Amino acid sequence: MSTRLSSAPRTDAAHQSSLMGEPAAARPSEIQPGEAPDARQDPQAEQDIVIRVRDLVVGFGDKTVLDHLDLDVYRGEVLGVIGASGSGKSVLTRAIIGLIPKRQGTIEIFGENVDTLSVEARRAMERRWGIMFQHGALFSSLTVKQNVQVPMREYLDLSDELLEELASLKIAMAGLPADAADKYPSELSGGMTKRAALARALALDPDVLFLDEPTSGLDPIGAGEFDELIKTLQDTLKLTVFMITHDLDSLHAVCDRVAALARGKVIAAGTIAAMLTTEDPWLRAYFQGPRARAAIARPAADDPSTAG
Ligand SMILES: Nc1ncnc2c1ncn2[C@@H]1O[C@H](COP(=O)(O)OP(=O)(O)OP(=O)(O)O)[C@@H](O)[C@H]1O
Repeated sequence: MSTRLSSAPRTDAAHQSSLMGEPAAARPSEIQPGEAPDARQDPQAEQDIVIRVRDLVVGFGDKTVLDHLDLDVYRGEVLGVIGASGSGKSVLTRAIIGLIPKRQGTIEIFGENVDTLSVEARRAMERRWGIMFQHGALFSSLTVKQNVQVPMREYLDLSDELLEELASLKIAMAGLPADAADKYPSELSGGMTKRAALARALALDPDVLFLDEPTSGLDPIGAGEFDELIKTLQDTLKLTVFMITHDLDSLHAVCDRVAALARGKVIAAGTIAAMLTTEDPWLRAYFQGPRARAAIARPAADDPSTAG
């Protein structure tokens, strides 16, 4: 990668036509008045929405975590989801993929309202996304290869030979050596665990990848390599990526847009450049604090113009 700064979301006509046939939609008002601008004026943003969340309310007991939240995820983009610890990033992800019930609101994925799907349609939808949980969530009693084959066995009817071949392919795509395939999760380093979880998330050739803090716990070099891997996969496979992260370097290296959660809502969504103009105190501290400035100043490792 030659640049670590964000760019506008990409479009891909062939990929678009293979996804939902919904016409481009106008951007919703996901930004509160007076807060950071988003890409509403950007014609590129008038493209298909892969995930559309409206008026989402999710809570536990007396506690409301997501409070009438709106969010759009655009086809082909890497959306970084940020917010203070406990702001509801994981809850939002789990609500979108149906692991947590919502109290109110609508969630449309690939143009379909998830509340109105038949069991078969729901399964077909689930086949189109891959999820990498924060701590991998690998089955400890299964090898890496067997973990990768779990979704394949659940959703596809393949011969053992093909399962073997496909699992090896996904393991290689995630950047693991071939001999990692027969290792158990307990035998993997943190970075290898992340890659194994990524291989499993890629098992069904997803259109959308959900990543929950993919670089947490990795050393800076490992995190940088993982960022590059995500970006390369996203480019080559034309993935839409929904990525929760606290990692400022990842935001700069990988994300096309950022959505910031606070007070149960998306308080700002747009490019990092747009985020830098925000007046919101938390966003200002996040994007203009010392760590943020260091992330912006850090040269991309492979940028010849910055090589010393
Ligand atoms: N199953 C649950 N039952 C009750 N409360 C929950 C449950 N899951 C999440 N919460 C609460 O919802 C809030 C948001 O949690 P969530 O894990 O989404 O935060 P987060 O933004 O992902 O935080 P972090 O950055 O620390 O991972 C927290 O207050 C958490 O305690």
